[in-house]
Amino acid sequence: MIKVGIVGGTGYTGVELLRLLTSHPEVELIAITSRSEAGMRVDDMFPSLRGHVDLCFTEPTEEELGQCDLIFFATPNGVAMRTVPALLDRGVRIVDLSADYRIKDIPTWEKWYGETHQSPELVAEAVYGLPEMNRSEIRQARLVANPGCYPTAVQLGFLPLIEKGLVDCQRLIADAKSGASGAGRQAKVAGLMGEVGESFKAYGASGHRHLPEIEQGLSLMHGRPAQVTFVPHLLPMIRGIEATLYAELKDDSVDLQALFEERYKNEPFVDVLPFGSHPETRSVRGGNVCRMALHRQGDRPVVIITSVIDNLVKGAAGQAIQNMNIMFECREDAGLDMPALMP
Ligand SMILES: NC(=O)C1=CN([C@@H]2O[C@H](COP(=O)(O)OP(=O)(O)OC[C@H]3O[C@@H](n4cnc5c(N)ncnc54)[C@H](OP(=O)(O)O)[C@@H]3O)[C@@H](O)[C@H]2O)C=CC1
Ligand SMILES: CC(=O)N[C@@H](CCC(=O)OP(=O)(O)O)C(=O)O
Repeated sequence: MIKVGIVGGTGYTGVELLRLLTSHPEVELIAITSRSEAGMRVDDMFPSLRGHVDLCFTEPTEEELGQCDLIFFATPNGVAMRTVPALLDRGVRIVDLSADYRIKDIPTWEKWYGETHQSPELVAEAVYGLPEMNRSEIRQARLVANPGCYPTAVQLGFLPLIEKGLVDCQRLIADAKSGASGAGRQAKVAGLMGEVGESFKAYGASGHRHLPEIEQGLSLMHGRPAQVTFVPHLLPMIRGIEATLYAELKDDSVDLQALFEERYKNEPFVDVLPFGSHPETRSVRGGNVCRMALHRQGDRPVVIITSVIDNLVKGAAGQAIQNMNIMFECREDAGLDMPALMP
């Protein structure tokens, strides 16, 4: 059994990790931390876990966490980078759901995240945990930087086109929309029902911190710098991301549907729908899948990709477990083999 700990067990991604791990055949949960709720039974806070999790939240201590084989950091940005070096020294492997190790260029990370990186020496070693791109590196990794939610939906949608050099990588557009759970569980006025309900808006249009992460990934696929215009939006729903992606075709002779189906045919968590379909966020709610479809408007040289994920699952906790499964040579779908909730 893999001894697993979760730092940040009271947040939305923390409780999603707990939900998914309860059905994992090879995991023994031994530590779930929360500073504010230490001592409280996990199932008193989350009654959905009654009968599944028989543990109390504890303060995060190096001694307790050092007993684990793997730790998920489900903490705000800027937390993991302070503790990860000591845990790695104790032989613990890490999947960090925050952005601390995602961006390879340290000044870029410091500019977007507004602080000095506390363990820059580990950034080069950290493996970006997008299995569809980096599966073999993830297998060997001590430290996996789990991708952000928007970057997952956007990168998977563009990947087959960019790898084959079929599109203009200076003129990519990603128009993305998220449910409110993307902002986490801590109380903020902007997250109130009275602020989010019955309304819809763009935010971060002049620059969102996921922009450098997306461009880093697309540039690696392209082999040269890629540029994307990325605008996120906040939807009055709880879970889900829909990204509508636009790319200008340089080569119009390729069967794009066949290309996407071939690229993802062995990927357990990417589903390419028939050409012209419209994937809905509810078709991925609670499931670890990115579902996508391709569109063309007549013979114009533009391809449109619509890509949906559950931000808390393929966009966070599910992808983190997928990465753990790869690192520990479990079946890749262990704990993740369930359909989405409909409706
Ligand atoms: N929500 C989403 O859709 C996605 C989130 N992510 C990323 O995952 C991470 C977690 O997100 P989310 O679950 O939404 O966040 P939440 O704000 O909902 O939860 C944060 C958790 O971290 C704990 N925590 C906060 N500060 C510290 C600290 N200094 N030391 C130890 N524990 C701490 C909190 O508990 P306590 O304060 O009691 O210790 C809480 O359990 C973030 O980095 C986020 O960016 C990534 C993709 C998608
Ligand atoms: C709707 C909403 O607010 N979404 C969050 C992004 C989700 C997230 O947590 O991303 P990181 O892991 O990269 O921090 C936001 O735009 O800040």
